[in-house]
Amino acid sequence: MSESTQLPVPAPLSASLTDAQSDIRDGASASSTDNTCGSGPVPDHTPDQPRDEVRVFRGVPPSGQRPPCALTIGNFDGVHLGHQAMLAALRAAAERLSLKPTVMVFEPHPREYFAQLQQRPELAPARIASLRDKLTSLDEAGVERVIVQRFDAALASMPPEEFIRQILVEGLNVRWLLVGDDFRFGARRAGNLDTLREAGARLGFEVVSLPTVSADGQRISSSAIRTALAEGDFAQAKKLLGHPYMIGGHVIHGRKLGRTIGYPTMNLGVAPGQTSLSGIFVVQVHGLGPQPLAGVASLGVRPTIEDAGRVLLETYIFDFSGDAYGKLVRVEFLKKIRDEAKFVDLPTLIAAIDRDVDHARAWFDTTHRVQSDLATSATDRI
Ligand SMILES: Cc1cc2nc3c(=O)[nH]c(=O)nc-3n(C[C@H](O)[C@H](O)[C@H](O)COP(=O)(O)O)c2cc1C
Ligand SMILES: Nc1ncnc2c1ncn2[C@@H]1O[C@H](COP(=O)(O)OP(=O)(O)OP(=O)(O)O)[C@@H](O)[C@H]1O
Repeated sequence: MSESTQLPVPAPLSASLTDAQSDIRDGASASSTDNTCGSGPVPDHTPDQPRDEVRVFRGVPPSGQRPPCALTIGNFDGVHLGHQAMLAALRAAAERLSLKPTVMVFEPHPREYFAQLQQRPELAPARIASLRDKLTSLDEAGVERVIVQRFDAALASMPPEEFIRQILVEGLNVRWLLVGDDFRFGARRAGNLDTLREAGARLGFEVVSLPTVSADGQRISSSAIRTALAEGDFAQAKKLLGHPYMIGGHVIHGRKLGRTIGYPTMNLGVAPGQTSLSGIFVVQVHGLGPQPLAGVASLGVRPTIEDAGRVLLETYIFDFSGDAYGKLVRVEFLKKIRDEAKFVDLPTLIAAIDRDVDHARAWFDTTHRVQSDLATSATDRI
């Protein structure tokens, strides 16, 4: 490897990442270089041993900022239990070998890129979590550097050997590399574990593979979680994720029609492609008080009142009358009640919402009394 070799220039990121990064900056600590940004308030990993704040790079870091690293590569959508096992192994190796624990993720998701290329948006996987949530989860797992690598024509057509030399070795100074046993990379997915092992022996980095992490005999994967979510099976999604499925964001202003029909709602914007969910759900809301608050949510475009509405997540929180505008909250999905519908008029919509609320209250009362007990009025807690 020579110092003068041309490295890929950190490219400006796609629109979706730019949005996510401005999101990240909302609650962020300051950027330290032109192509880094903080990922928000960073909890210390262990109270007695504070670690460095995670740094996020768009593309490979500038020369001079490439300490030897322990690396893993993937999409990490949802940061599920398989990913968490990878990250635990990464962190342990980094500590043992005094390397920077580093993760490379792709933006957009490679399947999103190919779907766009073929003009078949339906082939793009619906995201389980936003980039912001992904960075937060990686940070909480002890990752110190995240490389957000732009997935574009140049990367898609890069031969495996070039990816290893330019990006892994010269760009990231990799010394220890962890991948899953099914890992494929490079043009036409020609590179695999053997390609990496052979290159590692030649170029001076160790390659380790993690055996498959399964639940009930099924490999845990982002795809399996997407399927569970599409089926409204939140218990299964939670089992594979290791945490409940939630959509987070800042509370925004709606049309304020809800309060006039007896159902004021807390609204969150949902980015295109962020979720494939749609319908009416039993939920609980985190972030408005010390305990989650029970409610019922509508996720969709509200066909009864708007012709071409954007996707909104609207939650009617039971027994809540505080002001939530601007707050950062997370809505946890517990059960699907029904699909979104276009009603003939407002009274029919209100009657349907009455039934949704009864349904959700009954669910909390009978099935999950504990959650219901926790989720009483928060007005005095805010
Ligand atoms: C539990 C619940 C169920 C809803 N179901 C539907 C529905 O099936 N179809 C629809 O067009 N809008 C539905 N909505 C959305 C309402 O149209 C919307 O909340 C109301 O118009 C208030 O909008 P605002 O928040 O902009 O004031 C539902 C809202 C809630 C809270
Ligand atoms: N269940 C698992 N057990 C072991 N390794 C895993 C598991 N799931 C993912 N990995 C590894 O974690 C890294 C990141 O995974 P990635 O997010 O790209 O895959 P995935 O979860 O299988 O997603 P998808 O279903 O969209 O392909 C890869 O190296 C992958 O091989």
